[in-house]
Order: sequence, then structure tokens, then C-alpha cells
Amino acid sequence: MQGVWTPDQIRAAEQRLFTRTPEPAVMRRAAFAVAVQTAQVLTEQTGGVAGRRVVLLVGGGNNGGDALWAGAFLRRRGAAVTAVLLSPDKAHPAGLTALRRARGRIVEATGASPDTAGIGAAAADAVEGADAVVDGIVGLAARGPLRPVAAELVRRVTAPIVAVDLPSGVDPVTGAVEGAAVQAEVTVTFGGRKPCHVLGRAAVRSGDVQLVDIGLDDDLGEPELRVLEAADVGERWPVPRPEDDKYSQGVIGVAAGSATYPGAAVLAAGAAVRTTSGMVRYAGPAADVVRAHWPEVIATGSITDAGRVQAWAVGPGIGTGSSGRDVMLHVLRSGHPVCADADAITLLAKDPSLWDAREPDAPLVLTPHAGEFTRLSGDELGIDRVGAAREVAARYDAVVLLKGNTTVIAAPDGRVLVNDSHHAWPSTAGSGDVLTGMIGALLASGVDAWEACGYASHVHSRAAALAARGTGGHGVGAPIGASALLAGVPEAIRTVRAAALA
Ligand SMILES: NC(=O)C1=CN([C@@H]2O[C@H](COP(=O)(O)OP(=O)(O)OC[C@H]3O[C@@H](n4cnc5c(N)ncnc54)[C@H](OP(=O)(O)O)[C@@H]3O)[C@@H](O)[C@H]2O)[C@@H](O)CC1
Ligand SMILES: Nc1ncnc2c1ncn2[C@@H]1O[C@H](COP(=O)(O)OP(=O)(O)O)[C@@H](O)[C@H]1O
Ligand SMILES: [K+]
Repeated sequence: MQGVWTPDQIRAAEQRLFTRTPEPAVMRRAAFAVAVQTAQVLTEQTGGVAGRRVVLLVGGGNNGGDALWAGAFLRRRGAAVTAVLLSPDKAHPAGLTALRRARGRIVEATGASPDTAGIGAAAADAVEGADAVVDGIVGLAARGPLRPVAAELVRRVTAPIVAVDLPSGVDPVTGAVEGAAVQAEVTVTFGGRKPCHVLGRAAVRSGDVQLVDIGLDDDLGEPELRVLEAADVGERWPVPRPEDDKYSQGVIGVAAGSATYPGAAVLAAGAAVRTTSGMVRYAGPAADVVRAHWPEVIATGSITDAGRVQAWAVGPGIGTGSSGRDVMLHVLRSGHPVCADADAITLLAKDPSLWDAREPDAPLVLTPHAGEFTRLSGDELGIDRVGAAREVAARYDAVVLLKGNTTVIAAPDGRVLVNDSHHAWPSTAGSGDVLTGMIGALLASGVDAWEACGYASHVHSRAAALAARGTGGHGVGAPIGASALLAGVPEAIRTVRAAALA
């Protein structure tokens, strides 16, 4: 599991670290890592470091200081280094001295012979001719998108960019990208990942994130967000043990679909079949279609005849009328864990009396997309998706899985898991129905609700990438439908289990 800490948490930890290790030593350690990474990028792209042209984009804070120190290290490896100062009056003095001593070049962004965009001739030539660029414009103190001069310089870069701490222009806390921002090849960050490295468009802007240990670990405390790694998921994924039978692994009930929309039932029930080995029951008007697709499912037309289950996956395609409401009453009164999706969420949002049917100790998972989330929360979903999910989870005492390119999973006690798929292959109709069936099956097998959401969403996005045979920017893929995603689930489970055994 990877931890993610806010800039405030990092700064507080940093103050404690500085009582043991002097600040300049910490900065040099950070900068050295930036230099190593830049040298690696240069070697990959141009075959070497000596004689290659490195440009440092230097803002007015310690982020710029890191870049200047990194430039001094790169000079020692024979690179030609030019620092472009965006705020010459505020540029880090010790970093400037170090770069000057190493015989690096220093120019001002808006220096002599400016062009029509206000960029000085020396800065323009340097940026346009660079083999690699180090982004030290702004780091933890970032607010808002790149300012005009920085944005213009970044626009002209064609070389790969190594971002110091975070790609400048993104919001470090929310991951929002509301204007010009750096697109990094690699981001070198210090002490702990920050929210922008795992949230939304900022995660994409970060490129490959390299975490450098600067001695902060003991001072960081509880992370703001957590990200599951493949091995975490594989280690806990339920598989049959020698002593198991079909009942002991958990029986899941799926209440989804309708005569008009049987697809949701087929996808959710199929996902349950492929997630665990126990037993799947289906109750609803699509029983015949479900049986035809999944002979192993025990299907019945009415929820009252469903038989015993250990958890319910409910909602996709059940409708928001009185029959859907009856289904909701039944599953909420059962006292078993429930994963409520789609129409189930709409029903809960529009009819508060349904909440009274809920057994207080039974775990409840809500899996809204943005529109359903708005119905639940009563507010438009803004930039702060983590804060919004946390608030709704606490309000309803439920685990809230907010869908999107970055999936946010908030527990009622405030813990948040984030699943950033790094691609968008799950973005296809019906893939949410698959997710519902997966979560329900994990709940039935006794996995904790918050963890079940984390494991399911990790495997879900992995299954989509496997089915598409590509991961967004990396590799070539082809569009898939939800049935293909569902077919990819077993292989995705194998890969996470293999990671756990490695
Ligand atoms: N924490 C750690 O453990 C370690 C931290 N270290 C490093 O310190 C960095 C934090 O440095 P920091 O605090 O000096 O601030 P930093 O981010 O450089 O900002 C400088 C100034 O930029 C401005 N500005 C704001 N928004 C802007 C925008 N959109 N576009 C342009 N400019 C903008 C704003 O000034 P303003 O112009 O508004 O007066 C702001 O004050 C951290 O990221 C890491 O690299 C490592 O050295 C060692 C270990
Ligand atoms: N751009 C995207 N990138 C990655 N995953 C996405 C993206 N858009 C949607 N998803 C995922 O696809 C699924 C869609 O669920 P949902 O909106 O309920 O679809 P449906 O109701 O058609 O089944 C969710 O798991 C969501 O997180
Ligand atoms: K930066």
C-alpha cells in the first residue's frame, strides 16, 4: 500500500526532520535524485549526458532551489546547463551560487531582446534547443495554473521534462488542472507522494512518479490517501481453500436488471461468478436470460424466493419505481452487507424513508458515478472529489466509491483509497454493472467493505486494460465493451495474485 500525504502534512514532517538534518543537506539529497533522474532521461533519449543541453526552469522558491542544485550536479557530469529564472529577485541564493560555481549559465526568462511573447532571446533559444528540461517552477506552494511567462516557456519545450516534486501548474491537493501545466515525463518527489500524483488529470501530468527517501518517513503520520498495489490486492483476494465448500466461501445475491434491460443482470451476475468461487444467486425479472448466460447461477424471478445469501449486489437496471423500492427494502432489511449501485442509489436519494429499513450494523457500499453522486449529496460535484466522497460517506455511514478516471473510495471514518487506472478503458456502458457484481462477491466472502471496493476497482481497471490490450498512453489498445472487460477478470486476478507471490 502506498501512502499519500498533503503538502501541509509534508511540511509539518519536514520541520521535524530539520531538527535532525540541516535543511541544505535535505535539499541537496532531493536535488541529487533529480539530477540522477535527468541523467537517466538524457541517456535514454540521447545516449549520454556529457555535452547534452539541460535547461532548468527556476521559480522563486525552494522548488527552483532544487532545480539549481540539480543543475550543479549535472554540470559535474559534463552537461551544458542553462537556468532560466522566472523570478530573478527571488531565485534560491545558495542554489544560484552552486550553479555559478559549477559554471552553469544563468539567464532571465524575460531578459534582453524579448520576442513578441516577452521571452528573452537567450531563454527562448535555450528552451527550444534543450535535450531535457527540469521543471523547478513551483512545488508544494503551488496555487493555480502556470502564470503567463512560465506557460509560454513550457509551451515551447519539445524535450522531455523532469518535474521537481510535482508538475508545475497542477493543484497539489485536489489534482485539478485548470489551465497551463507541465506534462512531465518523470516526476521526482520527496518524502511521500502528494495527492496530485494520484488524482485525476494531475496524475497524468506527473508521468512516471519516482519517490525519493529524504528521511521523512517516521514523521509523516497517517496518510491522507492510500493507493493499493497489485500485491496488496493479490494477497487478500479470496480463493478456495482445501476446507472450503460452495457455501463457506460466501453466497452472493444479485438483484439487478429487468425484462427490458436484462444486460445489467447478466453482467453483474457474471462478474460475481468470476470474482470468487462460492455461489451466486440471482433474483429478478431477468432470471431466464441470466440462467442462459451463466448456468452456474441459481436464478429466481422474485427476491422473496432468493434463498440465503451473505451479501447483496443491488441496483443496476432495477428501475426507480415501486418494484425497485421493494427490492431495496428487502435487501436493506436482510442485515447483510449491501453494494448499492445505479437505480438503488437513485432510490435511496429520492426516498429517505428507505434508510429506515437499513440494519444499522450491516455494511453498505454506494457506488455512484458523478450524476448519481450529485443526487446523493444534493450538491454538484466540484474539484475536490476526495472531500466530497468523504463527506457523503460520513453522512450516510456508508463506504462511498465515487467512479471516474480516478476512483475515490471513502470510508465513514474518513479513510480514503484511490484507484487511478492510468487509462480509460473501463469507460464503457455496463462496466459499472461488472464492478457492482465484483464488490458484492467480495462482500459475500467476508472482505471488509472499504477494502472490497479497493480490491474490486483495482482488478476491474486491470481487467479492462488486459481486455483492451493497452494502457492508454503506454501501448496500443482497442476499445472494448463490458463483456470483454468481464472476460478479462480472471486474468487480472491471476496477475495480482502473481504479484503477491513474487
Ligand atoms: N518538503 C520537503 O520535504 C522538501 C521540499 N523541498 C522543495 O521545496 C519545495 C517547496 O518550496 P517553497 O515552499 O519554497 O515553495 P515553491 O513550491 O517553490 O513555490 C515558490 C513560489 O512560487 C510562487 N507560485 C505559486 N503558484 C505559482 C504558479 N502557479 N506559477 C508560478 N509561481 C507560483 C509563489 O510565490 P509568489 O510568486 O506567489 O510570491 C510560491 O511561494 C518543494 O516542492 C520541494 O521541491 C526540497 O528541497 C527538500 C525537501
Ligand atoms: N474515463 C474513465 N477512466 C477510467 N475509468 C472510467 C472512466 N469513466 C468511467 N470509468 C469507470 O467505468 C465504470 C463505469 O460505471 P458506470 O458509470 O456505473 O457505468 P454503467 O452504468 O454503464 O455500468 C466505473 O467503474 C468507472 O470508474
Ligand atoms: K515543479
